[in-house]
Amino acid sequence: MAQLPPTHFLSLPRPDILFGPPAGVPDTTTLAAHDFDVDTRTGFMPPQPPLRRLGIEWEPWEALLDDAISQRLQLGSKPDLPESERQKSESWRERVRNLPILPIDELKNSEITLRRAHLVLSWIMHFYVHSLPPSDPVRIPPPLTLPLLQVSAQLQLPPVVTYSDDVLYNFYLEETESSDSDTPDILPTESNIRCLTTFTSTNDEAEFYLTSGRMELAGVEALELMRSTMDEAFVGDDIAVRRITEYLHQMVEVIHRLKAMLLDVKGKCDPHIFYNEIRPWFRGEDSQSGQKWVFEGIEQDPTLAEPHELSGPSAGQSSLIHAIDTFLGVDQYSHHQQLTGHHPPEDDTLDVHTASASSSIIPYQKSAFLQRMQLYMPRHHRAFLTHLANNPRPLRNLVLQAAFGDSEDAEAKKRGAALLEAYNAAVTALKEFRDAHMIIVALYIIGPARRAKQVTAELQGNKDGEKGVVETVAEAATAPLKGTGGTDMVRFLKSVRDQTKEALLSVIT
Ligand code: HEM
Repeated sequence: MAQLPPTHFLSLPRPDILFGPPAGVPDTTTLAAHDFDVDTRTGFMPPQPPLRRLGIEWEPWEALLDDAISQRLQLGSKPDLPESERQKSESWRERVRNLPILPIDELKNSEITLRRAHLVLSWIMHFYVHSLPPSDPVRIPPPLTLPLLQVSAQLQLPPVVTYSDDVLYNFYLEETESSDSDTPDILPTESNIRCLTTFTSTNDEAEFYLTSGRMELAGVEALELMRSTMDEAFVGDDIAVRRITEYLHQMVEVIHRLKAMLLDVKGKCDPHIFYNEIRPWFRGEDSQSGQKWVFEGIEQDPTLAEPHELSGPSAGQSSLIHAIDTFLGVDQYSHHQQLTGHHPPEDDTLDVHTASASSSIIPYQKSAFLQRMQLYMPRHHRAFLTHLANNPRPLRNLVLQAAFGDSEDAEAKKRGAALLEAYNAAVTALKEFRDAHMIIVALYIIGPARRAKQVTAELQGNKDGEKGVVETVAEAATAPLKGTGGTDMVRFLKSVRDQTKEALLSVIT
């Protein structure tokens, strides 16, 4: 039987967080970081808090970001924005245009500094783009274009704010708040993480990011269960089937907990503040009414390529949810090529099973949205997901084999049926997570968007009589709401949820 090499992350022993390793045994709990930057104690979140400030050479970037935040730059699209606010943001943008073009060579020595540089530069770019009056062309000036594209190329990330910038690498620990000393022993936990950078300086925004951060930390348990399951799958005997059944029941609990944490955002982030004040800062090129983002000065560095991936940050970039999908084999459904997030107007039904490469849908498509979102994840996490997807003993096959194999042994059949039931319970839990997510989306986007349309319609109606109302409502009905990832949101999320359900296996009768 093929064995994993001893340094493989799946072969690592369970972390001994409380007691540490026994005397004489090397601590292997962070070895996984070498390959995939997935820590056995903190998952996709780094075990140490991210760098809070770049070195003095890059202080002009840090100072500009500080000023954008402390001056509370306003969205250029905000109705009735006072002239004083327009001038304030224009003078900040002028400072961005007048920055020297700072070299990034020294940043390349460290992944940690590159991450901070990506956060700072991409955050400045979003401030720059979204503080512009909406009718202005989007032209990102060379002092921002060049380092942002260079840093992004190093990290193999798109040059926009990503989930890693606003969640994974955007926290500090409460304990270190008033202290300059390093506290390497303190790990991030659900209760001690605090948010570093926000667009709006609101607690609502901080809590929006922290909700995902806490879920990432809670997800460590899911990663552990995946590892234990895969260990057992190597053994593949009767005991292994029983243990995997138990792990899957535990996985159900973890997914339920993630769902509860997701729903908890309701008490912490106000939907109207989210929709009107926070979310517009996230918009990427593809959720911004067809306006192209021009990266000026790109020709000054021949190694740089015109960026095409410019979707705004979305928790669709969370490696944790992708990992759960992949582990359960749900990704064959939820990541299906048909689920691009964009739908041609004439395509009213989605049947991923009958759609073919010659389908009329194809010309409208890019790749699957969730597949594309992997390009926005830190590259090590992307590699982790590829690794998980290439597991030679996929769980779903194992379930099928145990439940529908040709064994005549009554006990084996019983074990197979129990495994199948546990597997279906885990898939159902994931589907319920997506149901809950749709409730959140209805509350945070669909409701406030309707309200905004209504207000516009009322204003329009006041000016033009009833015609304005009718026109606006008609427009609302035809223009699908866009996610920050640029998807036709409602339809996309519903399809992903429905496809998750498709992964259920029929029960043995
Ligand atoms: C106020 C809270 C949230 C809102 C308004 C929201 C909104 C959205 C929207 C509109 C999308 C569609 C993709 C796009 O175009 O961006 C999406 C996708 C997604 N979101 Fe959220 N989201 C929220 C919180 C979260 C959290 C905390 C998580 C978990 C980490 C999460 C996980 C996902 C996932 C995994 C997807 C991809 C679709 C799927 O796999 O079902 N979301 N979200």
